[in-house]
Amino acid sequence: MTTQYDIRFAIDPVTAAGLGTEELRENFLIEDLFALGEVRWTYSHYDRMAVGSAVPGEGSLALEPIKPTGTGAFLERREMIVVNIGEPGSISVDGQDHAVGSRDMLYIGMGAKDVRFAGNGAKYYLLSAPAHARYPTTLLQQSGAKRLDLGSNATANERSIFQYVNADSVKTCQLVVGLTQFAPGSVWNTMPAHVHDRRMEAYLYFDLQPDAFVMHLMGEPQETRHLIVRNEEAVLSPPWSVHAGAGTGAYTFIWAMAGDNVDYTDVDKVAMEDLR
Ligand SMILES: O=C[C@H](O)[C@@H](O)CC(=O)C(=O)O
Ligand SMILES: [Zn+2]
Repeated sequence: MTTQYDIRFAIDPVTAAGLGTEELRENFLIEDLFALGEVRWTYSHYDRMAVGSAVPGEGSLALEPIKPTGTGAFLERREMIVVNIGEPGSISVDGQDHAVGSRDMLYIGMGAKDVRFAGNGAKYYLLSAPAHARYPTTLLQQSGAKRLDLGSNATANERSIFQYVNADSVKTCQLVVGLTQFAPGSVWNTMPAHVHDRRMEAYLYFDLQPDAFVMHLMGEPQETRHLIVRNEEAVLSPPWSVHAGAGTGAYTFIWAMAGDNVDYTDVDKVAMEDLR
């Protein structure tokens, strides 16, 4: 089998607060995400976001249907954004080839039937959510992203947020995706923290050294827990949870949301003094 999936059920915050390390990791952390020659999915019941990977190597990999979507084709009632965190590659969508460079993203609209991933050294991170309308397949590049510079060196959170999905780049049904990178020495993401019960979020941490990790914070603002996240692992952030973290060294991350709106500004900020 070149396509594998697992299912993660949605857990409420009271249940989550009672979980130990192993159970928190089983429910919210995605380890072994990338595997050569495979397409791997984690199908989450939070907003039915599917988080996955495709690493084609010398061959090519097809996007195959999986049982949790209950459809004949994976994208019959879904949209997808593919993020290439590896070497340049190409993705064919219904016979049309799209060159996807390092850190490029490809939006693939609902209804695409034949999707194939190629490129030796390419490493594709996949995000998919239910869709209600078909929008054109569109290449999204860092140069076309909306950039926000936040934080400061003194608080170790100086970083640039690149909103690849924005009003000028592509229209989507639910998916909003971007990348955050840091100034040297800054390690804190998304601090001050926030929640947005309207949308779940997934984080993929990458560009970490092998012995480094991100101490990822989750949970309700007054009841936080942590996950130790290694290179190229992803985290599911429930709609009720904060999602922030500090690295023991440098890293980059991809964030993606799906839910009731696509409004970046619709967040509930958590005051620094209120976190527990
Ligand atoms: O809802 C938005 C997401 O949490 C990210 O945009 C936050 C982030 O990348 C950061 O502050 O570092
Ligand atoms: Zn967020």
